[in-house]
Amino acid sequence: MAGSAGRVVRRWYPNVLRRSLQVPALQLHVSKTAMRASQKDFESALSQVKLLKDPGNEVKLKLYALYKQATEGPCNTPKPGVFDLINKAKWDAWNALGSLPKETARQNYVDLVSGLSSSSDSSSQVKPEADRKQPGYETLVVTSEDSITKIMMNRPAKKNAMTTQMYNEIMLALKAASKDDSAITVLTGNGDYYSSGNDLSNFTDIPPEGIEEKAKSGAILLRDFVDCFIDFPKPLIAVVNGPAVGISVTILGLFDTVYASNRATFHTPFSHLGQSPEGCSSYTFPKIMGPAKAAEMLIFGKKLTAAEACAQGLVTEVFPDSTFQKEVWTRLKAYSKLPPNAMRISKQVIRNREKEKLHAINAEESRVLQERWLSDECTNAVMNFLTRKAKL
Ligand SMILES: CCCCC/C=C/C(=O)SCCNC(=O)CCNC(=O)[C@H](O)C(C)(C)COP(=O)(O)OP(=O)(O)OC[C@H]1O[C@@H](n2cnc3c(N)ncnc32)[C@H](O)[C@@H]1OP(=O)(O)O
Repeated sequence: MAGSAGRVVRRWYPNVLRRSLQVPALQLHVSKTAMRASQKDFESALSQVKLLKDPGNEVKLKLYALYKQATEGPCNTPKPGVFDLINKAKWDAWNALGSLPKETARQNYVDLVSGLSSSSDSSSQVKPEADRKQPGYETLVVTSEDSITKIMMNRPAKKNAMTTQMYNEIMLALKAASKDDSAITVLTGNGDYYSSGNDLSNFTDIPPEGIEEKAKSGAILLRDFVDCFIDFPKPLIAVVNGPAVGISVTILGLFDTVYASNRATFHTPFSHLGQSPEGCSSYTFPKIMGPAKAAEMLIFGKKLTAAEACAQGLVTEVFPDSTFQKEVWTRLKAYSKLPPNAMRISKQVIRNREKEKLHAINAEESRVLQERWLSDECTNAVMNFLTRKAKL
């Protein structure tokens, strides 16, 4: 079948499976008993079915059963043995139709194929990215394709600094991705940076209730945000396309895989900002890289190259920037075809025993940071950045 975009959709009924299921229904032969009023529709459905995308075994069995019923009538062949799994499944499906009249079975077959064709038409078209983009996000571009949900931070002119709105949108996107039919989820950045971390102008928006209230709501936001990463149920991959700063680095310890361009750097200048570690990094970093290396990053703000971050276990693999996107997405597309339930369960087995501890650490880090935000050290550092006296 040619999709409405003019692209030929791959056949879903490979010869080998057709042979193993012995489905004469899908040969273009129509028995005389089926040649009645809806013969033309039935023939056309038989042609169409060969060109559909794979509708899955359950639907294939339904089609098989309806074909047999339409052409041969009720099932009266001997039931295959329990170990003849495929033929038994086919027999069960046919037998379940009982004494359904041939004409009704033929009509049901035509209706089923017609429903499959229209859903296949709409899903088989290659849509431009703008069309695939999920609506409702202002700071992100969220797309779902090839069983991958991609959440892309999209404030390239501000180096993808994370505003309050971006934190909230990332939480929404993660919650949606945890329930959609994608197998894996990716966080990445648009432009030359992965992310420059917390948008320091978040500190300027002080509510009438005062700075304490601001620090309190910031700590709640931080805690909720990091909780979403701790609880995310599917494989979560960071595609670090460029430099990463602050919270965009610390939460990497909660990802399952981190791919980095060799242009990426990893930098957590908390002391420079009068702040303290978050994103569970006070626990995950010493665990990943050992306490001495973690202290250099988290206390002294040492910036790591991608190669150093990889050597220390924070990054899974580094790719040359020139081939980064191509190599990483080829790899991710292959991974996304693995059985999704097995991947989720493996993640659970790896991560679940740490969850409670991570939530407690997140709560504690958020509490400490709430106090830090009220300190002179923090206020001065943020003022310096915003008045352009210091670049970190
Ligand atoms: C509620 C949860 C809180 C969680 C706690 C989180 C903590 C952290 O994440 S701490 C880390 C915070 N981030 C930083 O301190 C980085 C600050 N930015 C910089 O040092 C630099 O901008 C740079 C090194 C990231 C990039 O330098 P450069 O290449 O020279 O580019 P510009 O500085 O000219 O940046 C372009 C444009 O983007 C604005 N911008 C970049 N980063 C931030 C930021 N983090 N917050 C706010 N704005 C940022 C920058 O001001 C420029 O804006 P314009 O001047 O308007 O063009």
